[in-house]
Amino acid sequence: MEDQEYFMAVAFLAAKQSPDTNSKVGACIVNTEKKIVGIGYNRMPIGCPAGSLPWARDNVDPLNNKYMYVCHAELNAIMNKNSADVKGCTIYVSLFPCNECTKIIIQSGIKDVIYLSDKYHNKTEVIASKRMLDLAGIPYRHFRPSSRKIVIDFDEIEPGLFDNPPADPPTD
Ligand SMILES: Nc1nc(=O)n([C@H]2C[C@H](O)[C@@H](COP(=O)(O)O)O2)cc1CO
Ligand SMILES: [Zn+2]
Repeated sequence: MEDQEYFMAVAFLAAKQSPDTNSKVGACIVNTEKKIVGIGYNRMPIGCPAGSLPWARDNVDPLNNKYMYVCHAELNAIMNKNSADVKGCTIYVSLFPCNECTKIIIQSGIKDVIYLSDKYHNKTEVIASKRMLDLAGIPYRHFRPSSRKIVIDFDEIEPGLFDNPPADPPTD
């Protein structure tokens, strides 16, 4: 698998963990040594019990919609970083960043954005994102993996392991 495909796949694997049933978004931050330094997906803030905040999209009261509360994949990937900073890094995102995430991306020193979906390209948030990225000199590039699917087969690397797992070690 080519590097870009691998990092985009990691972003998509993270997206699968999102509790958002409408848009599952993933982000993967990679440094200049091609090491992953942060991964994130969209979710409610840490510590807010499941079900305590709404997942609705179009309630008349904005306080009853998810948008006030949900932490975007890009924010989480940056906050989850396992390095001192993300200066000079590339962020792989399954969906083009919104304006608020773009601000954080720029301020954090990320220097490259690689995205797959741009389904909200007509929204003011995305138009504003592109304006800021253009002005800041941060390129954003569309990347589409060469194949539609990547299969993760737990049996592939050591055939039979999945069917005949090793005995659990003694617990005493
Ligand atoms: N780049 C992004 N990263 C994200 O994590 N999100 C999140 C916020 C919401 O949880 C969801 C979008 O919800 P919807 O409007 O498609 O039902 O994706 C959204 C965008 C789009 O700007
Ligand atoms: Zn965002």
